[in-house]
Amino acid sequence: MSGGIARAVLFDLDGTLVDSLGDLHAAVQRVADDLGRAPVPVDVVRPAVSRGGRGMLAAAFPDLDDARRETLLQPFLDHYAASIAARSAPFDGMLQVLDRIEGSGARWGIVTNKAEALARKLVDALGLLPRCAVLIGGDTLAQRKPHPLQLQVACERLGLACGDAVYIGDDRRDADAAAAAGMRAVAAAWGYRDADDDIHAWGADVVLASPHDLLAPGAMRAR
Ligand SMILES: O=C(O)COP(=O)(O)O
Ligand SMILES: [Mg+2]
Repeated sequence: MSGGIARAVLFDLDGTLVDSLGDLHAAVQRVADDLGRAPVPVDVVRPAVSRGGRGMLAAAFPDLDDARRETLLQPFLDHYAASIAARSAPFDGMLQVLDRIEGSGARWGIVTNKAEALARKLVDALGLLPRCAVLIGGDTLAQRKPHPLQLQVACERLGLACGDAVYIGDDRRDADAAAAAGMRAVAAAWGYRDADDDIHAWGADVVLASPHDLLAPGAMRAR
């Protein structure tokens, strides 16, 4: 620990570190346009973000069967990759949080279920890639969240034990992955969860309302 901050602070990407909903929604909308369909409300896409492209397409087009929806995945990803950071930015306060972590001598990284290439592209477009000490995507390893493997390997790459790190995420699977890795979990209430998904029932070590709350003493400590 340094300055009450864990030696590594790991972030979920979509809905936690970066407010990426606008570009994800725009890509879903492009698919809807290609199909000649009505606009898809952003509120339909938001709670599905942590379930990835397939989850967002299932939420947007529930009447299509799985095989038909599967054919929409690549066009969705292509639309998204072509305009990945037009509307996306770190959540308000996050740049200050990253400065604080680095200023304490700790490192920070990203563990996301987003495909690694897309995650790198987004983080690079935001100018944060050179500062990010480790980035593990949903397709980097054989398992993804809620499995703890991504968090375990992130720590391994940093030369740390999971108990030296903290994981911050906006979905129950993030808290589950942290718990399974023996890592302290912070639940990010500023993210994209469903209105009826009780964040206090996830079993995270703490629930924080805003990125600014991460600046409070001890908020980013390890276990
Ligand atoms: O794109 C996804 O699958 C979800 O991304 P996240 O894990 O960063 O929330
Ligand atoms: Mg998320």
